[in-house]
Amino acid sequence: MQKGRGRTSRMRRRKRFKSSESGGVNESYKSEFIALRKWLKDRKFEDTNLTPARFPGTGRGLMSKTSLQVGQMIISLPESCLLTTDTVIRSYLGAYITKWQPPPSPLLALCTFLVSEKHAGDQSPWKPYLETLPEAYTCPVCLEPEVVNLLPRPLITKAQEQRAWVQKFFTSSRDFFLSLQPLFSQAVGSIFTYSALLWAWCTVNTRAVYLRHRQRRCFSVEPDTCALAPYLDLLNHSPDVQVKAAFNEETRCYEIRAASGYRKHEEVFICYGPHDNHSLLLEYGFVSTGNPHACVYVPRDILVKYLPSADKQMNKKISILKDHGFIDNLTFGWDGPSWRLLTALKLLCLQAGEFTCWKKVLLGEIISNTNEKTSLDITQKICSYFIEESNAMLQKVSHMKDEEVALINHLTLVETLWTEELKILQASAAVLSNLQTAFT
Ligand SMILES: C[S@@+](CC[C@H](N)C(=O)[O-])C[C@H]1O[C@@H](n2cnc3c(N)ncnc32)[C@H](O)[C@@H]1O
Repeated sequence: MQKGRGRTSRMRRRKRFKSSESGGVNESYKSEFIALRKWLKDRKFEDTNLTPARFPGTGRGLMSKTSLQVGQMIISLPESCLLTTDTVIRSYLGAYITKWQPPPSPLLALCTFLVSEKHAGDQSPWKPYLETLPEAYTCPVCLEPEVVNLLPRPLITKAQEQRAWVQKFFTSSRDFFLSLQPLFSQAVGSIFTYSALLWAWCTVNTRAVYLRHRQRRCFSVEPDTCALAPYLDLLNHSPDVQVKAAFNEETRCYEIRAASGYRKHEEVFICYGPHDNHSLLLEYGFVSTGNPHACVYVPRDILVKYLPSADKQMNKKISILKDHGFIDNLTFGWDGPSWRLLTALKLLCLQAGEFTCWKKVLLGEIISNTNEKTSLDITQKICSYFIEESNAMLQKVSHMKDEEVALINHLTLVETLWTEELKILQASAAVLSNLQTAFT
């Protein structure tokens, strides 16, 4: 047996790389990270605080090498490492972008650069970074339609809108791509394909940091706010952490400071924003368990599902809700139905004689015990309907996981989303039961 190949040394190696704190397994030895480290060092960045690792819950991310104190700099990435529209304009693409009419968007410039550099392979100076990027993404725009159809309905609509947007982005960029032909020996149609652009779009959408550039005439008027930040973009999201992240004009570095402390060998997180699970899945392709911002959306047809169909004032009530912005974004959360959902239902439950009080309802006033009780009962019915729907969808996804093994990762994502929705609804049902006891 060769030295270091046996079971004991494999176990020792695993022990050495597996941290006790987070279950994270150090991945700094991987060739792509060795190459990236060298690339970053050539650009004057050496990391003392963090190391790439794989974690049981969140996948690949960054782990603290030492304990980190509140306020301490986690990472300070020099401007020379960032990929921005400046990088693109300074490159061989600059002349083509500057002369193209109408001016391309900053997003198109970044995506074009990514596709072109990926195509360049070994010749690309960005290769060490490109090699660390995911090959594929899990945003709904990348999922099979049969998987998208298993998502909650409001999310299906958003996923379809997202797909339509990306498809239009591709078709409307074709002529620009054709103008780049002199740069390539291969037909540009075979380089700038839909799937290549989709990959680039997902790369920017899921990984870019916010970095505002002044508006330039060579670009369209869309805000130029995205920068790709190699290595720093390995930081995963947690809704529970706070960080201070910004480009420092003095040091000319993109800096992230910890707003909470970290023990040695813990996964270090940043917060991508106060996103619910629908927007995390839509924009970043993952679902966060126990996300305090997660909620279950109530579509309009379900809002009125349990109301008496004979209510003559129903249409008027619906238009009042529309006019006052109370028809969308009605939700159940961990702490029960949202105030907006309850208010909308109180208004919908007003009896004929109470109808003139609708303004008071919108201001949060109690109209009558009957109105309070009926609206709570209807809310509970809607909640139960969603609980049943979530259970049915979980069963459906589970069956599909058995049958469509190739889709298992995507289906697991959908399953996690429904499981989280179910937990939220069960919490909401308990809150509602408590509220209802006050009226029995
Ligand atoms: C900026 S990257 C972070 C690094 C990424 N995990 C990687 O391996 O390249 C953002 C992507 O990481 C993943 N991600 C971020 N936070 C996550 C979390 N809390 N749980 C699971 N996946 C997460 C999602 O796929 C997201 O699109």
